[in-house]
Amino acid sequence: MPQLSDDCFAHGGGAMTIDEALALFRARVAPVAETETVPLAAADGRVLAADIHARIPLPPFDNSAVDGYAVRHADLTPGQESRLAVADRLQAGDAAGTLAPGTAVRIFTGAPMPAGADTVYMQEDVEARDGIAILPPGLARGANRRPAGEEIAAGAVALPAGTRLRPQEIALAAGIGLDRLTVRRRLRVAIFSTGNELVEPGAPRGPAQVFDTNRLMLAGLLARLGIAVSDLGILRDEPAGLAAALRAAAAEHDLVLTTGGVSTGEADHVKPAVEASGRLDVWRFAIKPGRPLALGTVAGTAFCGLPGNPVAVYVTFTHIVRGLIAALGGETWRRPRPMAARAGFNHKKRLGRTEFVRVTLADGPDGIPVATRFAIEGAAVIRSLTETDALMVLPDAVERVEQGDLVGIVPLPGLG
Ligand SMILES: Nc1nc2c(c(=O)[nH]1)N[C@H]1C(S)=C(S)[C@@H](COP(=O)(O)OP(=O)(O)OC[C@H]3O[C@@H](n4cnc5c(N)ncnc54)[C@H](O)[C@@H]3O)O[C@H]1N2
Ligand code: MOO
Repeated sequence: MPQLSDDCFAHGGGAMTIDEALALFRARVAPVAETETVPLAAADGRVLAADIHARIPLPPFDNSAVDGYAVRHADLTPGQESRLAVADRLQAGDAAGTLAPGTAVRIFTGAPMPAGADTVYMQEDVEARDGIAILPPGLARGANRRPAGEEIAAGAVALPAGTRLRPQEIALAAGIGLDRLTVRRRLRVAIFSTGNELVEPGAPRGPAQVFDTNRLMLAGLLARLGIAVSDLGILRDEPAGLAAALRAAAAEHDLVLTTGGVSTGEADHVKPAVEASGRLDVWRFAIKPGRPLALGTVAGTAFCGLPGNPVAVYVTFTHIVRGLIAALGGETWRRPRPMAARAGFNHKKRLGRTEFVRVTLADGPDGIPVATRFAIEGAAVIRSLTETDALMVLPDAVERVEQGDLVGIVPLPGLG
């Protein structure tokens, strides 16, 4: 378990930006030290513990990129058609052989280039008659040849430490012949909800109660990151019980995540419960939704209290807590970069605050998508996440958005 210092999340006070928070995580939070070696087939989603160097070049040998005819470019007649006898035939998997001067070799995609050949004609461009290949002029030397090491040289870093492995990284590791990878151990995260108003979905609900939505959302977001999640249920606003539950969770996990009870409400007991075994700093972000976030330590384990409103949970998790998880997991992670869209509406906002407006995307006339705002704006409205495609990110310096303006959007699927 990484032991964090008590003042790990201390900061100078005042409103924080997301980038400041992420920089603080990177600077102060040490990753879990334990690693394990897993078969390639089980490495999807895991975080590489060390740089992977290519043991062989990729591709391992010069080969043809097309089905066609391999030639030596110097044998061609410049500016004119060339006629070369077809002396050999090479399929993928065949030994390379040698190109006799003044001849061509029938070759197929992935077959090794015969020694002496440097260029391949696509068969569609060649007329083959009576064992002679009739080759048009104008093909550049080296065309349709994949040189050894073109993709990666032997010894070079194929995958850097900190990479969260996706299917394409697994493919690259396989391509250089690895059958296992050393990854950081899975993070263990405990989650619970706080609030007397919450009941489990499906349970009998009192007149002033709501079903707990946030815990399942968090569990799903965490599971998508390959994290082992412990669901500790709903904890009531009751100080002694909360403190004991937090301590027990801290002993077994790398991060304890809660939702609800971090703002100024009088029944918010999370703060004293954390402080019974550690320290809590409430960070206020100039963002909407998702203003308050509590960060702290419980017996040296990271604690993070998210706000109660479901959309605030989603935004703070995907943009801020995600960075903390990356730091704990030893992962190199970059905040989602907005892509271009056009605003399909007029909008006025407060200066000095970043807003995440939930939007639906439609095809625009110029190829740039047009973003329409979801009708109900509040941070409690879960439908603003189920019926939209993206978050429009309106930065601090923006005061108003006019219909047709270029704006940044982050697609929801990229956020988990
Ligand atoms: N006077 C102020 N009032 C509020 C402020 C403020 O700064 N001053 N901040 C507002 C903001 S922003 C938010 S967000 C909420 C955050 O409050 P808490 O983090 O203390 O959360 P709660 O009060 O416990 O809950 C807020 C809201 O969310 C519902 N909730 C909570 N947990 C869940 C759950 N697991 N599943 C579904 N819904 C949940 C809860 O019932 C409340 O409706 O405070 C504003 N007020
Ligand atoms: O965190 Mo609160 O949901 O900004 O509204």
